[in-house]
Amino acid sequence: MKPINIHSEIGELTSVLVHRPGNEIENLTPESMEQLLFDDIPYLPAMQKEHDVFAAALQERGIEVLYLDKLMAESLQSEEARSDFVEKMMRESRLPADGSSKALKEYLLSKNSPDLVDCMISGVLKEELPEQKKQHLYEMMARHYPFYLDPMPNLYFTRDPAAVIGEGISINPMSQPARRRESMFIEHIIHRHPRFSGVDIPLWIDRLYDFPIEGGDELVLSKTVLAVGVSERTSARAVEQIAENLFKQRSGIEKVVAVEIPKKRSSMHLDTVFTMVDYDQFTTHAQVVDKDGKMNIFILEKGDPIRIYRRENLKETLKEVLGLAEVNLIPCGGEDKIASAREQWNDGSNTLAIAPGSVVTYERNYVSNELLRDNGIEVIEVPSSELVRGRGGPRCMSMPLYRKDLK
Ligand SMILES: NC(=O)NCCC[C@H](N)C(=O)O
Repeated sequence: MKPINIHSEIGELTSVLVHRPGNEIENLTPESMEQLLFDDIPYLPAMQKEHDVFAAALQERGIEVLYLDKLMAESLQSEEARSDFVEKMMRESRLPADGSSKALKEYLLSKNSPDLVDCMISGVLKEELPEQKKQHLYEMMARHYPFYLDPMPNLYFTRDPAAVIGEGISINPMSQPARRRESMFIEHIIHRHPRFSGVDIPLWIDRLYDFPIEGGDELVLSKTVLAVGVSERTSARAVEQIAENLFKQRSGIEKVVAVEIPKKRSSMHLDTVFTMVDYDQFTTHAQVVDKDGKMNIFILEKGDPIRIYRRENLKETLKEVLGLAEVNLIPCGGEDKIASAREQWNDGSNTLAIAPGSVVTYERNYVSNELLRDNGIEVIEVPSSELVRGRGGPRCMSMPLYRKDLK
């Protein structure tokens, strides 16, 4: 069986990659949280419980839930692989090549693979190592900075560092310095884990590409249509590049729909304001899509050269590219301006479809959840008092690896 297969946003989900928040969350401080893209410091035990409920809700539906740290440790089998990866991680963490980095490398490699992975994700505090002799000015002057390796508290949003599209993958050059190293894990797993490494998996974009793109902006609308948000995190250049690669490499994708959204934190990715919940139903948010669906949209169409058409209506564009007679946009938080702003901030639009017409959402977004049910959608609710503090919902917390094809 193919190890990855995603030809839609809503086909029955059978395998998904997640990350249970760990000690990286404990390394957030009031000083670092903004730079690390958090609005507050979650209470880890409660957050883990909520994440376990999320994972159990998926497992109850027969979905295989794979954990990123486990796959990563399983793909660090040889000493050579461990040493290469640690060196790469240190390079990308911008550690200077001096006495302390030699000690850090030794410290990391003294751990077994699960602990090594945990350590790279959690971050390494300077005080974990015996004090090193300082040789350089920057070492003497940087003594107040607590970390050798910064923590990666956003890793539980496995959606963003990579996205499976068709039978290939985009391993994303991420926009924010705080998240750039995350896609190294996925790259390593895809190349080295026995589950994936024997298979030729086409790469739609490489993590070293010069312009950013993140998975929260990549939505596989159908076998032939990919929607990509042009957002705070994803550049128009990367959208054009991924379109070119998808068209050239026979991915099955024939149209890429570039949807512009406001470049701001509350709508950082397309999936914070737009997700697909059924064949012809989508969540949206009034901040970016009004009732009539007006937006700035471009369709990139396969051809030599690629043809680009402007569109200005989301509803009409969805009908056109998906061949639908009607499309229903379900507004997050309904018509009430306050509920709509509150629930969008708390990821009410960010649903994870596990089958056509069946989604996982945060229970706190009761207005949106009721509206989804009124429209015939099955809603599986999970708690999120702590998970929500990282500003992402069920879609953000999942990287689908396999969905059954739609009939
Ligand atoms: N797809 C998503 O919208 N992911 C949420 C990412 C939240 C994270 N704190 C970030 O700022 O990147």
